[in-house]
Order: sequence, then C-alpha cells, then structure tokens
Amino acid sequence: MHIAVTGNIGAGKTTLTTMLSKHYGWDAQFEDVDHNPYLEDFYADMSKWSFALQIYFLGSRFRQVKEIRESGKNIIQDRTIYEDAHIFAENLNDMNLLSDRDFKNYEAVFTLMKSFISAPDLLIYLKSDVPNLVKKIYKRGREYEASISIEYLSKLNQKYEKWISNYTEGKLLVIEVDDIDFVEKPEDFGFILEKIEAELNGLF
Ligand SMILES: Nc1ncnc2c1ncn2[C@@H]1O[C@H](COP(=O)(O)OP(=O)(O)O)[C@@H](O)[C@H]1O
Ligand SMILES: Nc1ncnc2c1ncn2[C@H]1C[C@H](O)[C@@H](COP(=O)(O)O)O1
Repeated sequence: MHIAVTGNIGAGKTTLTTMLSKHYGWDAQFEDVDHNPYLEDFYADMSKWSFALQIYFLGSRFRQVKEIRESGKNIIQDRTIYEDAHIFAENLNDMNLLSDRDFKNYEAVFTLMKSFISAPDLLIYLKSDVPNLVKKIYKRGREYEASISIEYLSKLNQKYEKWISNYTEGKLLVIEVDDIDFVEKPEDFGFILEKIEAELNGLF
C-alpha cells in the first residue's frame, strides 16, 4: 500500500509522515532536502537554479516511486512527484523564473515518467493558510528558507487548491491542519487516524 502526504512548504508533511510511520509500522520515504545539492543555491537565485533543482527533484522522486513499487511494502511518502510538476515547476514558469523552453523540456520528461508510475492508494492533503505556513517555516529554522516570500507561498497554495480540486487519480483525504494540533493533542492525531482508516477500509 502506498500512502502519500501532500501540501505546501511547512504544512506538516514530514511531521505527520513520521508519526504515521511510527503508529502503523509503515516504512517512510522523505524528501531529499538535507543532501540536496541545489536547494540552498535555488533560494539564493531562483531563476539561475530552477531548472537544475526541478530535474534533481524529478529524478529523486521517480527513484522513490520505483522503490515503492518494487518493495511490495506499506510505504508512506512525504510529498509526491505530481507536486514537483503541477505545483512547483508550473509556478516557477508562471513567475518567469523557469523559461518556457526549459519548462517544455521538463514537461516532456515528466510526461514520459508519468506513464511508468501509479498514483498513491491514498493522498492526504494538509491544507493550511499562508500565515500558519510562515510560522511553521520560521519554527523549523532552515536558514536558506528565510528568503521564502509570502507571494511565493500564496501562489503555491493557489496551485495546490487547483490541483487538489481536480485530483481524481485515487482516494483523497483533505485535513485542515490550522484547526487542529495533531502534534500536541492526541485526540487530534486520533481524528486523523480515524479518517485514514475510514478511507482505507478494506485495504488494511
Ligand atoms: N501540527 C503541528 N503543530 C505544531 N507544530 C507543527 C505541526 N506540524 C508541523 N509543525 C512544525 O512545523 C515545522 C514544519 O513542519 P514540517 O513537518 O517540516 O512541514 P513540511 O514537511 O510540510 O514542510 C516543524 O518545525 C514542525 O515541528
Ligand atoms: N519541486 C520543487 N521545487 C522547488 N522547491 C521544492 C520542490 N520540492 C520541494 N521543494 C522545497 C520546498 C522546501 O524548501 C524544501 C522541502 O519541502 P517541504 O515542503 O518543507 O517538505 O524543498
């Protein structure tokens, strides 16, 4: 079984992925952030590094999907390959930080990859407002993320809303994380578990 947690930067994906992996004993797959060779440079100069970063994330995420398929295990994944293409790359192109020529090149590779992958059995979308995302990004304290603008987060949130409202590839669970605190309140984590189990009824 393949579960994926999706959502904007700072929504709580890594935190929830870790908690669910411990709770159910599922293997977890995290994003390639700490050893990412482009991320810090990207935040310093988005236009210069956007194509290199997108290709890096695409390759790294495709490797994860391949591993998920080959492992035969229950796996929970922190962010999906769809977000790289439909949220981040598209937004960088909209913001003229990724040229049309590079975006077309990227899309051609993504379209090819898409024919080899299947959607997760369940996608859990952590929905959050920009002020709460900003608070959590600040709390996490990655220095290079200090340059993330409200405009960038807002545009990403709009892309998420559009993508999620058209998502039909598999089961979808939307959790409004600003109204709950699944870290501090066990009853809120329990609420998420109930929702997941209702969605996965029969697959457990
Ligand atoms: N529900 C929550 N309550 C309090 N703090 C949270 C919650 N979810 C995440 N955080 C904190 O917010 C920061 C960002 O969370 P993280 O899981 O890294 O987000 P993401 O992986 O979506 O970028 C971390 O410092 C984390 O501890
Ligand atoms: N495809 C991507 N393009 C640009 N930036 C990306 C992409 N995927 C992830 N990121 C960034 C956003 C954050 O700074 C880090 C980690 O993501 P997070 O949502 O905090 O788990 O990578």
